[in-house]
Amino acid sequence: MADRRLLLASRNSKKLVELTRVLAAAGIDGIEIVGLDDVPAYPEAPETGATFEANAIGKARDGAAATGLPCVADDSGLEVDALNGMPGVLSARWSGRHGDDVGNTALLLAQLADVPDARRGARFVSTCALVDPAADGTPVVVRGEWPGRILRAPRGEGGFGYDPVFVPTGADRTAAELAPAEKDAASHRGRALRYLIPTLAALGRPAER
Ligand SMILES: O=P(O)(O)OP(=O)(O)OP(=O)(O)OC[C@H]1O[C@@H](n2cnc3c(O)ncnc32)[C@H](O)[C@@H]1O
Ligand SMILES: [Mg+2]
Repeated sequence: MADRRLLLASRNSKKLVELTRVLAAAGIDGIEIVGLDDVPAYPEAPETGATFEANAIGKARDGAAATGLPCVADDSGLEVDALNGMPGVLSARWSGRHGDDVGNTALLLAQLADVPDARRGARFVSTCALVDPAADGTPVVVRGEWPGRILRAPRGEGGFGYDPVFVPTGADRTAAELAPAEKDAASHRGRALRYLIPTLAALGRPAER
């Protein structure tokens, strides 16, 4: 029987690589992972939800409805204690231009310039939603968090987004200095996706009679 296809609905190429890597590492049989470039284009709603959950569910519902495929979407961001949890759902466009990692990070560092080391705590959050149109369409929603602190200057070339200024709790390297597998093992996204593995594994199997 042909593999069942699973759509990963993300326009962020670096995030898409992470999502694909974690799911591939889980070694789920019978599922072929496809991205948005592999399916006909469909209108994508703006991410205007107040929570990661609302945005992730919206992206997964849109992808499933447009393609008929089971669809996983991630909505994620950085919550900084000294900024009362911001940038949060605004992380991708904090400096005003969507996906401007360098500008977003520079603005964050400027905002935290006067914040002493003891109050530079933060966490990455990833919420992933899975919607399967062949089931009843109820989203399965999981959440992973990665606690750490914000440095005063960027370090490292790996990862994306705020990784160069984020040092995970218990580590001395930034998230951008970790090898890809090290990031996956610890990160918010890795944690969230691992909670989805049992549900995804069941997708790949023919329905029980
Ligand atoms: O919505 P899609 O198309 O998936 O891609 P996006 O980049 O817009 O993704 P989000 O709306 O979920 O916004 C997430 C932002 O949070 C930040 N972020 C999330 N995960 C991160 C990570 O692992 N490392 C660094 N920054 C991260 C980064 O700025 C992302 O652009
Ligand atoms: Mg987005």
